[in-house]
Amino acid sequence: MSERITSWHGNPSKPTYTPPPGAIDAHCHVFGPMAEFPFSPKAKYLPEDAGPDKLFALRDHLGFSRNVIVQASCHGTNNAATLNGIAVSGGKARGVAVVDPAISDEEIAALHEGGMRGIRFNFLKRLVDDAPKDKFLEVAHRLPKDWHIVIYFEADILEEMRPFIAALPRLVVVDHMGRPDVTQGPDGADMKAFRELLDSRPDIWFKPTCPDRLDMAAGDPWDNFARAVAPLVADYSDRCIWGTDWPHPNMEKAIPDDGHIVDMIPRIAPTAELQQKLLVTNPMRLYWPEEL
Ligand SMILES: O=C(O)/C=C(\CC(=O)C(=O)O)C(=O)O
Repeated sequence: MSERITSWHGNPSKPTYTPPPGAIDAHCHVFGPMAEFPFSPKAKYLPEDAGPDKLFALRDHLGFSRNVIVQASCHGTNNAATLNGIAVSGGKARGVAVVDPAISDEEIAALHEGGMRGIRFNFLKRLVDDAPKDKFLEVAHRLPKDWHIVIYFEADILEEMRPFIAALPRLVVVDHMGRPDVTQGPDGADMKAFRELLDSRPDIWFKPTCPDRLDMAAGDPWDNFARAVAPLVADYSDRCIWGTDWPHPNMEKAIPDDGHIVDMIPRIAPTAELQQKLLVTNPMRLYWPEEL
């Protein structure tokens, strides 16, 4: 792998929608800068630099106040780039780490000190070589009590994921709703299966995110996504958080306009009350609970 890729829009539009004061982009990443924070030798994609300066400029452009930076797979289990993003944010970012399950308790404490509030288990074979459930469970038990676990999987393995998810000893957040086929509509098989998962535990949350990934064939303005996801946000409004997914890893062939991504918010959360929960109250509970 030698060629570095750009997966983000160079000049995103200004959204029509204005997020409420204190709105949090609770799913985004930083890439590098590579000279300071090299990518993992196991990385499945090699991006151009998308560092904190670009992320914070986008935050301001889109009308957001804070970020939650999720460690991206291209940085493996070395969280230095994500910790750097948090450190230079002036208190306006926190993060989700990816760890080697053999991590020591002292190292977990250092991650907390650096602003991490959760860890991510990634089950996408195109992104990671292995996902050892037994080792993940062991480290999950050693996390601080107020941390949560972010999991990323695709709808075709939801059934086999159920026992593992049921055993997780912390609040769970499912990335991109476990990537349902949104073209099936709000009552399709994938959405039904995901609702069953949400109903199995009151502390399973989700991100109604990535219209660009989940409705790629139809494309912007991603109408299938809006139709399938709005009822889920309405029915589980205390259990969802939202993010841009910038810099949109692996989306170099269908780069979304971030302004349009933000304009999806009022389509899936049509009232001010829902928007407040999705963008402020819910993510504050996970990432800045001491301010509530
Ligand atoms: O940004 C996302 O959430 C989704 C990703 C990238 C990713 O998860 C990672 O690199 O860790 C994807 O589907 O390629």
